[in-house]
Amino acid sequence: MSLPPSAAPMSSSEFIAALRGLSHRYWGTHPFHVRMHGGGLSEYELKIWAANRWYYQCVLPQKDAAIISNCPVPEIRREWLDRIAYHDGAKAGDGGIERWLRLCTAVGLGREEVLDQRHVAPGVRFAVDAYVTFARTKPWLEAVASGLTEMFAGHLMQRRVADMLANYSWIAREDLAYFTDRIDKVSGEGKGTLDIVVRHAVTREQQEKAIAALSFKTDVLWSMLDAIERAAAKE
Ligand SMILES: O=C(O)c1cc(C(=O)O)c2c(n1)C(=O)C(=O)c1cc(C(=O)O)[nH]c1-2
Repeated sequence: MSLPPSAAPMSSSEFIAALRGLSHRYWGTHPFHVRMHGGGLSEYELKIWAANRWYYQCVLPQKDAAIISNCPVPEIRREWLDRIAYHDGAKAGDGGIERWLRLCTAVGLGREEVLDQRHVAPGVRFAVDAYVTFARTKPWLEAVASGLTEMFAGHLMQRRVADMLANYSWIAREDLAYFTDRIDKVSGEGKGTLDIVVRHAVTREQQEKAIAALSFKTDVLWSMLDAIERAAAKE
């Protein structure tokens, strides 16, 4: 949408409502997630899901490092660093990435077949790489805004833990440590990101670009699940 340069900015509450209004595009309502939460996935489908999401988990620190490298504002860089440390951990064998591997093992994958990415579907690679390229090439504020899907993630993760425990007998609570550890963190990050975006997107054009960035990210996540669903249907 192209706006006249003089278009008035939205009020903060209008802007936030426009961002939150994209929740219907979020992957919580994707048929694959609906089936996962309802207990309808086979063991094989769960494996393919976990092995493919591994690729997303792996690149998140690179995406966040790209945001930092493009951002001239010290307090944003300082705040953002924590995300990289969270996923990578303070030392090897620590961190979010390791907790994701634990979930992979619980669904029956060997470490090796996750690490060598043999199950990663082309469409997942394409979508996830597009997210990293977005962060590398767009202004930092748009890249930050694209992470606002985290606003929607806390509730979904909370439901996921309950639904997976109820529906997949071979998965124990400890196996879901990635999610149980992440629920509060992701909700906090979502609030922090929204605060940054509202403070820094002050013109109408910046606001529209932030909305478009979040919309792009919902497409990334949706496309990932489309590709996972197709890859998992092959067996
Ligand atoms: O399990 C989920 O449904 C889910 C969704 C999202 C998201 O909405 O992007 C993230 C995460 N998990 C997550 O664990 C995570 O660390 C994360 C980082 C980001 C991001 O864009 O920087 N999204 C998400």
